[in-house]
Amino acid sequence: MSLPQTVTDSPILVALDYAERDLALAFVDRIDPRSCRLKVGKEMFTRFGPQWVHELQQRGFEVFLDLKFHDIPNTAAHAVAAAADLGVWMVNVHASGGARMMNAAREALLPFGKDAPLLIAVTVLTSMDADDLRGIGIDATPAEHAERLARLTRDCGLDGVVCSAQEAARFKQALGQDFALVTPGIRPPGADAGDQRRIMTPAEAQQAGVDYMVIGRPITRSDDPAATLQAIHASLREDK
Ligand SMILES: O=C(O)c1cc(=O)[nH]c(=O)n1[C@@H]1O[C@H](COP(=O)(O)O)[C@@H](O)[C@H]1O
Repeated sequence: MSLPQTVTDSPILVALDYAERDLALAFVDRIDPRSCRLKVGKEMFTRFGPQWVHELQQRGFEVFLDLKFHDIPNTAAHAVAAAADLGVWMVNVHASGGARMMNAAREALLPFGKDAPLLIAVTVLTSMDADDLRGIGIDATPAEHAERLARLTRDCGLDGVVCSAQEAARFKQALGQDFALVTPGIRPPGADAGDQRRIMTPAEAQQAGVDYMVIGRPITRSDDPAATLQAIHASLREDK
């Protein structure tokens, strides 16, 4: 498949969390594929399917397919290969699926060679705190558990992890500079935190060594999304 893909070096991944396709498209048509990549998650993919991914790609956007696969190794591997067939730029699994699942997912991408998407794993969701972990039988703190899962992910040869920006500096030191860190919970100064708990500004996240920042509502709900994106990029340049 040859789809027009605009390469961008922006670290910003905009979380496209819309229930309505038309609203999402109206938003997408106001931003430039050179200014960010788009993250398609479970809500939009379940409603609008692979065709939605193709529509975004045809508009020049690179897509992070955020379906967080977590299944037996064979099923997870086939799902990751199906994502690669869609030509997405990044895909993810849950690290808690374990080493055999992550190895199977990585091996499923080998036939795609240099066209394979980046494969990352979710550690501990930024919405989970120590109480939530205790509820599922884990006594470690979120940061400790996330580091353990991130180490396992790196040892399985994946490209990186989704984690909290507050863990980034520690993870870069512990896991190496080349292991990509993708962090939600990013809020420009003054933006509403919403349901996110452990937040950082884009500039703070950059300082902490984050490679890609997932930002949703501060951009998608902005009156002028292109200007908000520009302002975030300006804050990152100033802080370099
Ligand atoms: O995998 C994710 O993207 C993700 C992991 C996580 O631990 N926390 C988290 O908020 N996310 C996603 O990141 C996005 C954050 O959106 P905003 O809170 O609107 O910026 C949403 O699409 C979440 O589903």
